[in-house]
Amino acid sequence: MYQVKTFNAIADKGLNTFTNDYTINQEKNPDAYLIRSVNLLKVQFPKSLKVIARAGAGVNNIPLKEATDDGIAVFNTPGSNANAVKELVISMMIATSRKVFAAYDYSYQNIHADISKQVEYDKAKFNGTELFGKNILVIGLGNVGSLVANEAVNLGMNVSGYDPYLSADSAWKINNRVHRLTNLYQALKNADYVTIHVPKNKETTGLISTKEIAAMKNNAILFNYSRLGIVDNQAVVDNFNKIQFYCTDFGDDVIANNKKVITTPHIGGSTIEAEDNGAIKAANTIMNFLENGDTVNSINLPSMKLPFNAPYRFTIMHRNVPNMVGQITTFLANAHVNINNMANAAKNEIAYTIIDVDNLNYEKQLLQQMAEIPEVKRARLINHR
Ligand SMILES: NC(=O)c1ccc[n+]([C@@H]2O[C@H](COP(=O)([O-])OP(=O)(O)OC[C@H]3O[C@@H](n4cnc5c(N)ncnc54)[C@H](O)[C@@H]3O)[C@@H](O)[C@H]2O)c1
Ligand SMILES: O=C(O)CC[C@@H](O)C(=O)O
Repeated sequence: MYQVKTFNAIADKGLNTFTNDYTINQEKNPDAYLIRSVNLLKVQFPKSLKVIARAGAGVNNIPLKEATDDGIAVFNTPGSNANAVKELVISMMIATSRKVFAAYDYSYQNIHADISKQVEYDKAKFNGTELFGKNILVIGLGNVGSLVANEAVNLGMNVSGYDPYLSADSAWKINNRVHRLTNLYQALKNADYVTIHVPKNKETTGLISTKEIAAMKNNAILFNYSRLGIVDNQAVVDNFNKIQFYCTDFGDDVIANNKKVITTPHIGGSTIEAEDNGAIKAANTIMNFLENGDTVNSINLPSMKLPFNAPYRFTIMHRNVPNMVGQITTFLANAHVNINNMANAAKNEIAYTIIDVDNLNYEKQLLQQMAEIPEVKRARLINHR
């Protein structure tokens, strides 16, 4: 039996994905955490914990180094809520351009019997602009950014993209009418709309600040549906002579109570479809890792998926240093255990080795020997089901 502990509201469809071999929130020694945005940065992980799956994209709420040191595999569910974010961003682009929020305020405050005549005078205050033919810059062209860029093309906009780390997978998804720009300041110059879809990390914190806002076109509208801190909110507030509106999912004191700021409470991924999607993917990720050792979509381990055809599988998470596989296979040879299949890959300082074996002898001793190699973070033995 495997034990899963959940944090945040996890969609029932995801929880129902687990087979009868899993209990949810019932035990004190969880094998897996299934989370959304809960802040785990200061949490001490139990020794039993082997995997954290984040239903969603951002992993800045997970202490990756500490998790890796504790031998915990960390995953997200890339793209599971990308369409939800895209639809919110596009709707906010239209709503701000058509002054929908101000128009709503006006109507809400002026509902009385003869409003129908009054509106014909007052509606000039709410003259808007169209997206068609306007310039948009999409910063970050991964799962969310590529969808936003493609939808903007569909809406007749001139679309530019800036993403120095664009993956080949993402590049395949992007409409060839999206112009790729390599200089952020040049890219910002002509954009009527700037939308940011990057992970939060050291490099992207303050990605848009005073200098970048100065490079922007007058009256541009800025969108941050990525994370708090990627845009310097103080710089935005200080530059509303330049920026027309700032739309964001991440409010704070600096931007509170400002008519030029439209803040939503982190609802980019909050649709029934996206929450189902993320929870189902996260549940499958946990099961595939615990039962097969698969690491596809891992944040801290190399991506590996090896057909599991032998009776037993060792999975070893270890530092990426010489002679790890040599030491491990020597233990197996000394125990007269025959290797059926194996794979090893590395991601930065960490490596992962999968070894399938035909027979087992002294398994407790073998696992202990592997675990006692100083560079090994975690060794597991999985029985084929
Ligand atoms: N508001 C929400 O509810 C919500 C929902 C989903 C995602 N998000 C946030 O949006 C972020 C992006 O999501 P995604 O699914 O598109 O992630 P993703 O990993 O698919 O794409 C991120 C893209 O950003 C690019 N990038 C990285 N550093 C960059 C930099 N310095 N400049 C420009 N581009 C850079 C990467 O190359 C990648 O293509 C997530 O990390 C998360 O923080 C928020
Ligand atoms: O869980 C959520 O609702 C937030 C999701 C979003 O911020 C993400 O990074 O995927």
